[in-house]
Order: sequence, then structure tokens, then C-alpha cells
Amino acid sequence: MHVVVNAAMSADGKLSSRRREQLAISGDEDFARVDRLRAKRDAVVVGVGTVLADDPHLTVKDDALRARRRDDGRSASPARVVVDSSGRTPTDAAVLDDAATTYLCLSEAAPVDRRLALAERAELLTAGDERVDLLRAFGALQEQGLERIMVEGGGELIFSLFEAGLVDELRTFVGPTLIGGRDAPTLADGEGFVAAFPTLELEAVDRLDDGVLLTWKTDDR
Ligand SMILES: NC(=O)C1=CN([C@@H]2O[C@H](COP(=O)(O)OP(=O)(O)OC[C@H]3O[C@@H](n4cnc5c(N)ncnc54)[C@H](OP(=O)(O)O)[C@@H]3O)[C@@H](O)[C@H]2O)C=CC1
Ligand SMILES: Nc1nc(O)c(N)c(N[C@@H]2O[C@H](COP(=O)(O)O)[C@@H](O)[C@H]2O)n1
Repeated sequence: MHVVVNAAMSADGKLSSRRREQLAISGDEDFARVDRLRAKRDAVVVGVGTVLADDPHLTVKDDALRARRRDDGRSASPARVVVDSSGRTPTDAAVLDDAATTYLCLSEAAPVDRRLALAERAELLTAGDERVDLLRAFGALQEQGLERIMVEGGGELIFSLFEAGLVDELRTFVGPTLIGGRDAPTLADGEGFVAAFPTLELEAVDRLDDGVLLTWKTDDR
């Protein structure tokens, strides 16, 4: 399995404002790059915080990219995956439409009524007691044939994936804006590391739109 985390952050490292509303930090060139990256992957993963904040669709937008995937015998868009311990994903969420297969990674704590409501629209995987056990969940995704994984956020999930040692590559678009706010989500939130910080190797620096795309490889995979 290969896991690439992709996100857009402000010049001060924020994914959004303290209101946690979806913000366009990327410009056209970066959104097009993200679409190409989605088109190459087997699955796009987000945390339920992102679903609740953004109601994303997580599909490939460009018709030519979708057609190329179909020509290769694949679905037009990769599978969508939501990491969601208790099944908080709304049943009318855009990720649950029929544009692509959707997997919900739940924990044992997800109530039966939520499972029943969501099972009509998604494939349910269970890993972990209270919170989703990411190592087990990603193992289950691999068993489904999902090898090339793209994670799009948010900051809570990205931190946990680094903590679990699951990240191979990190791509961050740094946009020309400053958001600020101690409660605004950052690229990696969670508890934060206090020792044994994951280290990264810088692979590429590319100017894009009015910002910069940084491509990092992780050292410990
Ligand atoms: N600029 C960008 O590129 C992006 C920006 N965003 C922004 O980020 C914000 C949302 O990010 P955030 O609030 O951090 O939410 P996340 O999308 O990271 O989801 C976090 C939630 O996932 C669930 N979860 C289950 N298991 C785990 C686990 N093992 N580790 C971590 N999380 C787990 C938890 O909810 P539970 O306990 O219920 O399971 C947790 O609260 C929004 O403002 C959105 O707009 C999001 C993506 C990209
Ligand atoms: N690459 C990137 N740049 C930004 O500026 C963003 N705000 C995001 N957000 C991510 O994209 C998801 C929306 O996807 P759809 O357009 O609905 O398919 C959003 O939920 C974030 O994960 N990404």
C-alpha cells in the first residue's frame, strides 16, 4: 500500500479558519493537480470532521480523466473512504451518492441504528473499539484491493496517520493567504508529538498558482 497525504494550507499552516468552513486556499492550477492525483488513486480518504464541515464529493472532476479511468477498466472516480468512529456521516452526505463506491470505517462504538441507516449507501468496515484503529482499517482497505491511497484531511486524521506510521508521502500546497487563529485547524492537529517527531525528506518544490507545492517523503516507512 502507498499512502499520499495531500492538503492545502495558508502561509501560516492553517487548513481553514476557526469557523471550520471550507476555504479555497488552492488556485485553479492546484485544484487541477489535485484532480489528476485523485484520478491516479484507488481511494480518497477523509475524516468525518471534513465530511461534516465541507460535505465534499471527492470525485474526479475532469471529463477526460474520468474517461481515461473508464478506458482502463476502472470506475470513473476512485473509492471514497470516511474515517468515522460512531457513524456521524449524514445519510444525505455527498460522499454517499452513487458516483463512486464509499467505505465507512467505523469502530465498535457505532450504534446499530447508524449502521443500519448507512449500510444502505456505503460499505461498512469496523476497526477499533472506541475510535477507528487506522492500522486495521487501512489493512481492511488493502484487502478490498485499495492499494494507492490519497488522504485529503483534515488535520486530526492527518496527525493520527503520521502517529500510526502510515504516511509515505506528504504534498502540501502553501497558498498566499494568512488565516491565523489558535483554534483554526492546521495540517496536523491531534495531541501533537512531544518526542520522536516524524522526519521528512524534501523531494520537490514547485511554484504553482501564487503559492508553492512542497512534496515530502517520510523517513520511517
Ligand atoms: N485545506 C485543505 O486541504 C483541507 C481542509 N480541511 C478542513 O479541515 C477541517 C476538518 O478537519 P478536522 O476537524 O481535523 O477533521 P478530520 O477530517 O480530520 O476528521 C477528524 C475526525 O475523524 C474521526 N476519527 C476516527 N478515528 C480517528 C483517528 N484514529 N484519528 C483521527 N480522527 C479519527 C474523529 O471523529 P469521531 O470520533 O466521531 O470518529 C475525528 O474527530 C475543516 O475545516 C475542513 O474544511 C479538510 C481537508 C482538507
Ligand atoms: N487541495 C485542496 N485545496 C483547497 O483549497 C481545499 N479547500 C481543499 N479541500 C479538500 O477538498 C475537498 C472538496 O472536494 P470536492 O471538491 O467536494 O470533491 C474538501 O473536503 C477537502 O478535503 N483541497
